[in-house]
Amino acid sequence: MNIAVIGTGYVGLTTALMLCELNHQVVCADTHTAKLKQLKSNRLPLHEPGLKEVLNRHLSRRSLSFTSDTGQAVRESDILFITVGTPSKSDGFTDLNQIKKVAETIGLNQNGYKIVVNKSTAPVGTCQNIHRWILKRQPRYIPVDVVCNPEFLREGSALYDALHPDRIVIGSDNTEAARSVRDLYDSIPCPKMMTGLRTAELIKYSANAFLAMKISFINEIARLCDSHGVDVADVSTGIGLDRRIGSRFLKAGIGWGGSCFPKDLASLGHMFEQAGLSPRILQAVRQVNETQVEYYLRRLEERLGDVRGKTISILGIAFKPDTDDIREAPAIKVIQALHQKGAFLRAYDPVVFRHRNPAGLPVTVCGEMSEAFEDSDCIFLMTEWKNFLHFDWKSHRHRMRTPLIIDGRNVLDQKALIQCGYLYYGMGKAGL
Ligand SMILES: NC(=O)c1ccc[n+]([C@@H]2O[C@H](COP(=O)([O-])OP(=O)(O)OC[C@H]3O[C@@H](n4cnc5c(N)ncnc54)[C@H](O)[C@@H]3O)[C@@H](O)[C@H]2O)c1
Ligand SMILES: O=c1ccn([C@@H]2O[C@H](COP(=O)(O)OP(=O)(O)O[C@H]3O[C@H](CO)[C@@H](O)[C@H](O)[C@H]3O)[C@@H](O)[C@H]2O)c(=O)[nH]1
Repeated sequence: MNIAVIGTGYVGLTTALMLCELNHQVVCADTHTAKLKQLKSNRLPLHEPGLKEVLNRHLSRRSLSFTSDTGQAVRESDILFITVGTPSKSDGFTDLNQIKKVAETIGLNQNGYKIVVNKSTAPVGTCQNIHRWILKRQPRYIPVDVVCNPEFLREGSALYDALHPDRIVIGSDNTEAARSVRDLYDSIPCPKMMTGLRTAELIKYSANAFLAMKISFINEIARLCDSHGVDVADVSTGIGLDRRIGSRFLKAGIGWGGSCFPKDLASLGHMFEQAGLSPRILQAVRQVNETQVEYYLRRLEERLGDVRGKTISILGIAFKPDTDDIREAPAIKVIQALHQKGAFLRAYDPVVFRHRNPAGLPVTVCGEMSEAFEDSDCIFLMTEWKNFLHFDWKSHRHRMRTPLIIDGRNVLDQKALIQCGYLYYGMGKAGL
């Protein structure tokens, strides 16, 4: 079976490499020629640990190739994976233009039966639309089946997640097509759930909403911990040990961001509205997250007073460690709010600032983490990069004007920092 993966973003690239690791032959198609040029010369257009070595291996074995000719990739392949973007519009509606364009290209170039596997996260009913869009562009009728195979990988551990998933969901109205897709994953030992197209589509959104709900839940509990001098990490441990609850996604902090949760929860909310339903839990989950930054800024101002003219250093811009992705990163909201209040901002991130100041943020970029301390009134940690945890905080305290640390991820050693003279705030951390 020849396989084409259309789109070479996080999901496309990871899907292609995962399929190569499972001994399939893959061609990747994208319209972004600069990205393709980088990939062909074994350079990654994104920061993702471990991906480069695998890319190199499959390029030299010729099990993987890249093309800008999506039509040719369609004609020469039997199974076509769609992995293009599905961004949110301002009203929460999902922009399906990229998917529609790909479907039309498939229809125009179809020269025999194909199985089209949609991996992009898209609202319920999209796979049926993909089928319609393909048929509409076919010069003459040729059968095609559409399968929904949602992706559950996390950035930062993308390939590991793709090769070691908790489950694989395969939605289809055609058993044969679904079986062919399941066969591709034969050597991955995990439950494979075969279901309908619409069910598979809704599973993806429900999974993301549930994970975001766990985080917003613990963040709301953390506010109560702040009022009662209780450590939220202990509460997380105490509830997480109940296997019905589980300990993961219960880390309190500045809130969830990234390329998926914000847009997928907006899209799910929109689906509720279209169905004439009120998504009460979802609204609360989003509302808690949207007020997290304000909550932290109030705690900062309680300690520092008016921030106008003060120097605040942001540590970490990426929405989580091990990625250079800044889509919907909480750090950006913090920077914008503090900039509006008249603070001077510095920022350090070990990866995001390597080549540029993304999105032209109103910050002075620090080349080294230690530069963030010089005459600073506050260090605000936004991303739990490992090198922040192993940094020699003690030696740099004296360089700060006000030795205040706001730990937006509750990861620093509160006791040790206070012992060496810092003022420390972490959300829902019991005072010492
Ligand atoms: N990023 C993640 O961690 C993640 C995880 C699970 C699911 N998803 C979902 O997967 C989808 C892709 O996410 P992503 O982060 O990889 O997106 P992305 O925006 O990083 O990449 C999409 C790629 O598709 C390409 N593209 C757009 N139109 C094209 C066309 N007509 N033909 C060929 N290529 C085209 C773009 O140039 C880009 O390289 C989204 O629906 C997202 O919600 C993402
Ligand atoms: O206990 C936690 C766990 C995560 N986060 C934050 O939540 C956001 C999302 O983190 P994570 O889920 O690890 O990253 P993503 O790469 O966005 O992955 C999510 O979104 C993907 C795209 O749909 C899905 O495929 C994944 O299963 C889903 O975990 C980040 O800002 C994290 O800092 C917390 O605040 N506390």
